[in-house]
Amino acid sequence: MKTLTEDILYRVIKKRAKDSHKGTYGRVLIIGGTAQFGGAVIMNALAAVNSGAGLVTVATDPSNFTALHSHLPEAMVVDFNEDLTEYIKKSDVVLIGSGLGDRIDLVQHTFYAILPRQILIVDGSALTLVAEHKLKWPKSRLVLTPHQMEWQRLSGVTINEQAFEAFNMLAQQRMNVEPILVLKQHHTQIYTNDCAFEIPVGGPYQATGGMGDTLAGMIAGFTAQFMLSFSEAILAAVYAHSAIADELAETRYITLPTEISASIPEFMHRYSR
Ligand SMILES: NC(=O)C1=CN([C@@H]2O[C@H](COP(=O)(O)OP(=O)(O)OC[C@H]3O[C@@H](n4cnc5c(N)ncnc54)[C@H](O)[C@@H]3O)[C@@H](O)[C@H]2O)[C@@H](O)CC1
Ligand SMILES: Nc1ncnc2c1ncn2[C@@H]1O[C@H](COP(=O)(O)OP(=O)(O)O)[C@@H](O)[C@H]1O
Ligand SMILES: [Mg+2]
Repeated sequence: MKTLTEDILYRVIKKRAKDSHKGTYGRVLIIGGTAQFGGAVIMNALAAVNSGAGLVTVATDPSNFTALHSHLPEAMVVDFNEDLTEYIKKSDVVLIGSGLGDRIDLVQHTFYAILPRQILIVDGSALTLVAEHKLKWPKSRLVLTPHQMEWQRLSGVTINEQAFEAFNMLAQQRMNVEPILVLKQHHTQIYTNDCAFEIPVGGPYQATGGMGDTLAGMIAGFTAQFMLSFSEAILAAVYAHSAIADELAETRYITLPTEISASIPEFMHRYSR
C-alpha cells in the first residue's frame, strides 16, 4: 500500500489554457436523487461544478429542480423519468447512484447505454442495487466509490477482512472489468489496476451525511477535465477532498460537505502550475 502525498495535486491540477472553453473541461451527467434524497445530487453537482467540470447536467426527480437551481444555477436539469439515452451519449462522465433509492431501472439503462470510452462512476444506492440484483458491470472506464458496508455487500469481503489489501484486490480483479475502486473509510484506499494507495489526510470531522456524495462529484469534475491520466485524476480528487476537510477542521468541529465544495476553487488555485 503506497501512501499518497500532496505531490499528486501538483501533478494533476493544471493551469488552464487561455484559448480553452467549457467544452474543453468535460460534460458530466449526474443521475440520482429521488424525491427523498434530492440533497445527494445537489451535493454531487456542487462538487463537480466547483471542481471545474465544463458542463454539468443533473437527471433527477422533478421535485428537486427548484432546490438544485437555487443552490447552483450553473447546473442544468432533466427529469430522470425521461429516456436518458441521448444525455448519456453526450457525456464524458456519468455519475450514478447518490440518493438513487430503489431505481434499479436507471442503473440497468445506464449500464446498457454507456460506451467503453466513457467514464462511469457508481456510488451510493446504485452499488447496493448492483449487489442486490447481481447486475453485470458495463465495459466502460469504471470507478466504484463504496464505503465499507457497500463494499461488503458488493464483494462479499467483510469489513474486518477489508483491512487486508489482498482480499480487496482479489475481489476487484474478479469483476469482469477491473474498476478503479475507491474504498471509503478513515484513510480511504484506492485500488487502481496495478497498485493500491492510501490517503494520509482526512478525519472524523468528515463523518456527516453527504460527504461521500461530495467526493463522487469531485471525482466526476476531476476526471472530466484532467483527461491525461484517468487514475491520477481520481487519486487527486480523493486526496483533495480530505485535505480540504483537514484545513477547514483547523477552525471547525465538523466540516460540512457544502463547505468543502465551496473551498475547492481556492484550494485548486494553490496547486495549479
Ligand atoms: N441529503 C441526502 O440526500 C443524503 C443522501 N444519502 C444517500 O443515501 C443513500 C444511502 O446511503 P447510506 O450510506 O446512508 O446507507 P447504507 O445503508 O448504504 O450504509 C450506511 C451504513 O453502513 C454502515 N457503515 C459501516 N462502515 C461504514 C463506513 N466506513 N462508512 C459509512 N458507513 C459505514 C453504517 O453503520 C451505516 O449505518 C445513498 O444513495 C446516499 O447517496 C446520504 O449520502 C446521506 C445524505
Ligand atoms: N472518520 C473519518 N475519517 C476520515 N474520513 C471519513 C471519516 N468518516 C467519514 N469519512 C469520509 O466521508 C465520506 C463518507 O462517504 P459516504 O459514507 O458515502 O457518505 P454519504 O453517502 O453520506 O455522502 C468518505 O469519503 C469517507 O472517507
Ligand atoms: Mg455514500
